[in-house]
Parts: sequence; C-alpha cells; structure tokens
Amino acid sequence: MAYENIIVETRGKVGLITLNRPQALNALNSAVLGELLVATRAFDADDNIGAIVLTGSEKAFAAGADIKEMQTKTYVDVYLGDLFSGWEDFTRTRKPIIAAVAGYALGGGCELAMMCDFIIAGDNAKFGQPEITLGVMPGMGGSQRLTRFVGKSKAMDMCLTGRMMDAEEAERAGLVSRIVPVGELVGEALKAAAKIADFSLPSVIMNKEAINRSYEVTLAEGLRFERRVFQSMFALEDQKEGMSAFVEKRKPEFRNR
Ligand SMILES: CCCCCCCCCCCCC[C@H](O)CC(=O)SCCNC(=O)CCNC(=O)[C@H](O)C(C)(C)COP(=O)(O)OP(=O)(O)OC[C@H]1O[C@@H](n2cnc3c(N)ncnc32)[C@H](O)[C@@H]1OP(=O)(O)O
Repeated sequence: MAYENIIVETRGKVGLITLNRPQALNALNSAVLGELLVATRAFDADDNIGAIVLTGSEKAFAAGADIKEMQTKTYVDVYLGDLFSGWEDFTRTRKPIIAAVAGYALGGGCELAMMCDFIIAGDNAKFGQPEITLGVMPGMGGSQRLTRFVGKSKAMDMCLTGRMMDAEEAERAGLVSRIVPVGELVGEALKAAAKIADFSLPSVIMNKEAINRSYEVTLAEGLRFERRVFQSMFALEDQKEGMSAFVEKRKPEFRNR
C-alpha cells in the first residue's frame, strides 16, 4: 500500500510507523486513521514482526484530531458516522505497540499514545487534552484512559484547564514509562521493541492481554484470568525452551510455539 500520511518501515523484527503530516504537526484525520489501521494490521499479520514502534517528529507526536477536518461537521455527521469508533480497531492490535513521543501529544495525539502499550518520552514531550479550549472534550478515550493512568485529580485538572504536562510530570504521574534525550528517542524505542520481539511471541501477546485485562475486570477476576493464562503457558514449547535454557546456562531460542 502507498502511504501518504505515515512512513512505514521494517527494522529487523520491529515495525516502525512514523506519522508524517509535518505541515499540521501530525494532526490526526480520517486518512491517517485509515493508513494506521492498514499498517498495524499488516504488522500484526507478519510472522517476521514481533513488536511495533509508533512515532512522530521531534516537534510533534500528534497535535490532536485535525481541527480543520472536524470544524464543519454536524451532530448528524458525527453521530451517524459514529466518529472515532474506528480507533477501537487500533487497540485490537495483538502485538505490542510502543509510542515514542517527542514534542506535542495533544488531544487525539495524547489519546493515541495512551492506546499504545507503553510510552517512551523524549525530554521535550508535552502531553495534554486541550479539547475544552475548542468547546469540546476528549473523544477517543482521554477522559477514560487518562483518569485510569494518572488519577482523577490530574486528569480533571488537565481536561478542565486544557494545560499541558511535560515529560517529567508525565513520568511522575505514571503516564510515561521512561524519558530519554529526544535525539535518542527512536533508537531507544527500537531497542526496547527489538528486545520484546526476541521473546516468545505467544508469551508476549499473553503478557499484553493480561495487563490490558486489568483495566476491564475486578482484581479477583483479573487474578483468575492471569493464573489460567500462566497455567496455559506450560503448553508452550517456548516455556520448556526458556526454562531449560536457564538451567543449562545458555540463551534460549524461542520458536513462537
Ligand atoms: C471528522 C474528523 C474525522 C477524523 C477521524 C480520525 C481522527 C482521529 C483523531 C481522534 C481524536 C479524538 C478526538 C480528540 O479528543 C479531539 C482533539 O484532538 S481536538 C484537537 C486537540 N488539539 C489541540 O487543540 C492542539 C491544537 N494546536 C495547537 O494548540 C498548536 O498548534 C500547538 C500544538 C500548541 C503548536 O503551536 P505552534 O508551534 O504555534 O504551531 P501552529 O499552531 O502554528 O501550528 C502549525 C500548523 O499546524 C496546524 N495544526 C496544529 N494543530 C492542529 C490540529 N489539531 N488540527 C489541524 N491543524 C493543526 C496549524 O493550523 C498550523 O498550520 P497552518 O495554519 O500554518 O496551515
């Protein structure tokens, strides 16, 4: 597929997607959404890919939904078209997606980063849900994921004041896994993704699924789910290989079985 709004590359066993609308600070429109879904589905189906990195430019991961595209929409347009429902497909990607965020991650940009599995931030990253400044509110999970990730008080502060938080505050709040110098961001994200891609793919996917499940069920149900998935791993050849390699003091050779 010819991509116009994203750059799609393969780096070893890692799929790298770079948002590429610099003229609009990577504002997210329906074309970007469509291309992102095609690219992530392709990487999910590619047996040679074990993890995905999503990034933008040093100035902007994504400055939000495309305001110019939304400006003239009517209630009937967005209600009958179920605006933004397509993004749920993005969260159904089974392989891990690391968001490498530099610069602005605002509105839909922050929401897109939160839909990924973890965020590595450049030291110039700025996160925010400034939708209230436009007379609206987050529409792609910002009021739900941000509240779960950083707590009600900080989520309410950010959504009601529209203020941004820098990388340091985002890491303290738990929104971001770690901060690296912006010039090293993509390299560090690719390194983390390559490490994940070297592990057993069924085990990686089970880990991702169990952690995501913790936001959907009670603790008791989540512990039960985790235990059942852990027990099922003893059917994997890779469990035998991983534990045998440790005992035999050698590097495991996982075969994704
Ligand atoms: C009908 C739509 C269908 C879409 C389907 C798929 C879309 C998926 C998106 C889902 C999102 C869910 C809903 C989301 O919660 C809602 C939002 O995200 S609302 C938008 C929130 N973001 C903002 O409010 C940030 C707006 N931008 C700014 O405040 C500033 O640009 C900045 C980031 C502080 C940077 O300021 P500056 O450095 O001064 O740069 P400029 O302002 O001059 O910007 C440069 C250039 O980029 C254009 N631009 C910037 N942000 C956007 C944007 N969000 N949409 C469109 N264009 C944007 C800006 O207009 C400039 O372009 P120019 O005017 O020079 O042509």
